[in-house]
Amino acid sequence: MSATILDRIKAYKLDEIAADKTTHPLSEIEARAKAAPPVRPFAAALHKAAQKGYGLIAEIKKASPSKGLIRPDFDVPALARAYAEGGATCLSVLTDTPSFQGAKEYLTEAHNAVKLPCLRKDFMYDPYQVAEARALGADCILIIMASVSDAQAAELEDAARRWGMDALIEVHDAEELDRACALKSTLIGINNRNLNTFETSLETTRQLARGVPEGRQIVSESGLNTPADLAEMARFGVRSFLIGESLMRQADVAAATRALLTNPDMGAQ
Ligand SMILES: O=C(O)c1ccccc1NCC(=O)[C@H](O)[C@H](O)COP(=O)(O)O
Repeated sequence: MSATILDRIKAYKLDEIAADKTTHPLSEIEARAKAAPPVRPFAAALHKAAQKGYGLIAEIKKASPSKGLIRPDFDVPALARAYAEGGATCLSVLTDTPSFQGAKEYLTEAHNAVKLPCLRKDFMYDPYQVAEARALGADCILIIMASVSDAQAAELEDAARRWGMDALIEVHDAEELDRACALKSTLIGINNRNLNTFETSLETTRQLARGVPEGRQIVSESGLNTPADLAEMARFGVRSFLIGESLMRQADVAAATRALLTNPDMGAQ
């Protein structure tokens, strides 16, 4: 069977982590993490926003494996401010370079530009990366169930908790959702992107949302483009979203964010 995109990303990411540990030993990263600005409550902010209207994790995303270059004009602090001005609840910042043209510094730049809680959007395998996330200013990390074992997921989640951060647990199917529900984190991300074909379908959220137990907060991720998409997800009880490309392609990101959050049935959020 040919390697999936996640297999390929995991292979280079493990090499990167090994190299980073040599250049910047864990003791150095932990000292930087301890000196980082206080953690901003990520899950709580999303929960509060979703109770009043929609919770939006707006993603700072320059490029992707499926679409190539998305936004050539890429000024991270300006984008972070535009998202905040447009009403985003939290930010997601891609720090992976080979596949997304992201950078670790982008997370710090975004965090310093606004007061919103920030997610480190990367492929996490090692508690070293969790400490590094905190050192860079992250308030939440992503755990992709399709790419880690149950033991690795629990180890990453524990590390996030020890640093006071939240974790967004990402799933693509019912089996991953069952595994995610065995963890402690309340934030469950349902990714609408099929990682084999790269196609997005909101049907993934429609199908999986019904299997998410009470007390967990669903975040629908990927392929969300219009206020109608958000309203459709809300019909299934999903009121929080992770959105990148459709906003990153707009000239006026603040206005586009504001427009996206305007639900015709509910008035401006
Ligand atoms: O975006 C991709 O092409 C991609 C490919 C392989 C693994 C992950 C990928 N994206 C990560 C994400 O989860 C999205 O950046 C995020 O959900 C936002 O999606 P979108 O609004 O469709 O940009």
